[in-house]
Amino acid sequence: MLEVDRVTLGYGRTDVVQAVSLALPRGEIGCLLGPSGCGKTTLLRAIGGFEPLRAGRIALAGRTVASAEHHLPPRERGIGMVFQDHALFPHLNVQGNVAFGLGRLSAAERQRRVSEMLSLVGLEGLQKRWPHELSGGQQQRVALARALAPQPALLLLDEPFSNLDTSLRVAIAREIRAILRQAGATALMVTHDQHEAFAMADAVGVMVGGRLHQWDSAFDVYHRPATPEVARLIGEGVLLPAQAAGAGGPWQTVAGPVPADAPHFDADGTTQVLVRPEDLRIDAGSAVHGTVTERVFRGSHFLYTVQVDGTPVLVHGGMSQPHEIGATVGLMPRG
Ligand SMILES: Nc1ncnc2c1ncn2[C@@H]1O[C@H](COP(=O)(O)OP(=O)(O)OP(=O)(O)O)[C@@H](O)[C@H]1O
Repeated sequence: MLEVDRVTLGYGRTDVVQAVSLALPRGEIGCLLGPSGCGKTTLLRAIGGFEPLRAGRIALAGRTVASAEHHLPPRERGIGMVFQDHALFPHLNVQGNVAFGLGRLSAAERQRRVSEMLSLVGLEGLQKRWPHELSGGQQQRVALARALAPQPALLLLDEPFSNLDTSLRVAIAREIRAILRQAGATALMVTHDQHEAFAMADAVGVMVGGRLHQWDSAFDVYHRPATPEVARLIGEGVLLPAQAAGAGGPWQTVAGPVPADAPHFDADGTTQVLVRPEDLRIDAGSAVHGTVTERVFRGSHFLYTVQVDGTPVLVHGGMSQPHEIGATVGLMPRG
């Protein structure tokens, strides 16, 4: 449905999106993750038709909508948008907001479509409410209903949950995923919250410094990061210098042996392996010891930072025997 092929664009002399390629099949949800300023919104704006391309091509359902030579205006692209500030029209009630893009339908059809959309987002009966009489989550759902009502080929969502409470976000992301699925919508969402992305996405894209480092399932982005930057950004963990202990054997690191198939990266003649806190456990019987320098309560467990030979390593520890800052602990592979 959406094809982005080696797209480059920017502002002034800077290319803020560089040679980005991705493909999103019909009915799937993609999420773009990345640090602030990496170019996520700029890429979304280019797909929406609000920024011209310097190179590359964007196609929707097989039709080129943008290239360096060609630029289809936003309203002709059949794209729906939901932005973080909801931007509901304050002078229109819920009914008026959802009906906004349905001018070509008869009054009866419009009415039917609005009811259908409101029931899809779970807001039946709220037609007459004004935006200021709705909660943040309800406003977000009205914005979604408004964007979905004209049945766009593609829906673009830019940080749609950033105004909502963090504790609500994953639940709302799941709910919105179910709504998009039911509507059969193809959607691309920008977020900087990986839990939100994992709850929503069929494909996760990780952007760093204007480049798309990986476009993959959430599972692979987490377990098979394509670059050291993705490994550092997604989830928790440390990259430790490693030596190979014979063909097919485990890696040797300051934190002990790490399985040969752990994500690893070679640069300048050295190898670094990714060690996540859940890969290790604290065990007094281990030959590898370190000092606890930080402890974070996580509800079901603690996240410890343990210095081993001056290298910080992260490890999860159970609630039954908390270790104090300054304590010496042993580290074992979880196996
Ligand atoms: N209209 C503009 N004119 C000039 N530079 C801009 C403009 N909009 C964005 N930029 C710059 O382009 C870069 C990418 O911005 P963009 O908004 O795409 O990042 P982002 O990944 O969406 O960030 P965030 O997560 O903070 O929203 C940034 O360095 C930003 O300062």
